[in-house]
Amino acid sequence: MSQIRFELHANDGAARTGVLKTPRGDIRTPAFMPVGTAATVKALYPEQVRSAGADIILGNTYHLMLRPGADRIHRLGGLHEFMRWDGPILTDSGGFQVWSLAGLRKLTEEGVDFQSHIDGSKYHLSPERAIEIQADLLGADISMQLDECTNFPCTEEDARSSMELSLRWGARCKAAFGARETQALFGIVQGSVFDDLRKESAARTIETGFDGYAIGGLAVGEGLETMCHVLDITVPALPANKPHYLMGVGKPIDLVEAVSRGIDMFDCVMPTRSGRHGQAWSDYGPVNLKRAEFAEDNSPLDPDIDCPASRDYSKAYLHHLVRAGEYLAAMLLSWHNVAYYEHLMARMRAAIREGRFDAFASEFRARWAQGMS
Ligand SMILES: Nc1cc(CSc2ncc[nH]2)c2nc(N)[nH]c(=O)c2c1
Repeated sequence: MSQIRFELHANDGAARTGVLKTPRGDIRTPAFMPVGTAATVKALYPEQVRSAGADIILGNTYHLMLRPGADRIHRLGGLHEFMRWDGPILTDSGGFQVWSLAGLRKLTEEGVDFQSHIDGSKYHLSPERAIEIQADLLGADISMQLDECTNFPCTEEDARSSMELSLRWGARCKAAFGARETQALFGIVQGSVFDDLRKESAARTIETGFDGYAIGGLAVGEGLETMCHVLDITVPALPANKPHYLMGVGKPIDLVEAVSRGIDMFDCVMPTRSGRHGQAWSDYGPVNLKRAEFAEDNSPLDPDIDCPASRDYSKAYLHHLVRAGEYLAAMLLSWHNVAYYEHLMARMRAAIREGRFDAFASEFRARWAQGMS
């Protein structure tokens, strides 16, 4: 009997809140997962990631198999020990990064051959190897099936053949994963922006049977309106009693719209990457601290957030650090951005519990639109 259980505590329309219980800790949903690509959430100590409110972080099969190597991490005690993160870790299977980063890629039914973007060395990634790396060598609490993130835009024919490949790879990942008590395996629904393909992919991925269901192939340039349409079609086709994970999403407004449509889990490099580029996130959109208007603004980024980076430092100081190119700029802005994202998730969980999510979402949309105007 699996020790990983998803409990739903409240619904409000299509939005829901609950907890995904794992042996390494509970994940409060809707959840945002900071990305720890190369065994670090960039510019943050694990303690800061935890204190910012994150219950779970993401790891990357592609990056870690290239450097320092999955076998080496295994010899050193696994990814949790290696990076001193004692909470749950979800790892992506690598297919997406092979297409977005690697050189010289060759896709066959068996898997994908590619060259490292770091030193050009050659690698092969099959569904079976992706499971071995994630579950056995890295020790991920939640592994993702190997899939193909379908290019966007594409023809319905191309979307179908890509979806079919991901379905076949999903079945092979399930077989390789086997029955595990303390680890979970999530399937990934593809089908691009075609309603019938999305429904078919969801139904056939459920037929294979997974512990959770990700919606892939989005946040690839389709835009918020199209993403929301695909969610309106796909989420109702997923089992209500399993977690729904929207991969690679997104900006704060994307999270609010997707939670309102029944998404439980998110990951995105946005808060950490934009923090390294001098941007702080807020309900009004991104704030570029480089701008001269902040040079003598003694107010903090967000006094409502219980995080030193948000509460104790002035925008004027952050403006100075960004302009000076100081390391502390990236450290404090990454810390604030992760805390802001986690605070937004906590606000949404409370709104759903209290049956006021629609009001919360409407007020958020108004602030976002005001900031964007
Ligand atoms: N937009 C998007 C983002 C990611 C990366 S999620 C991630 N990996 C590491 C960090 N974050 C995807 N990953 C997979 N496997 N499939 C997808 O369709 C897909 C789509």
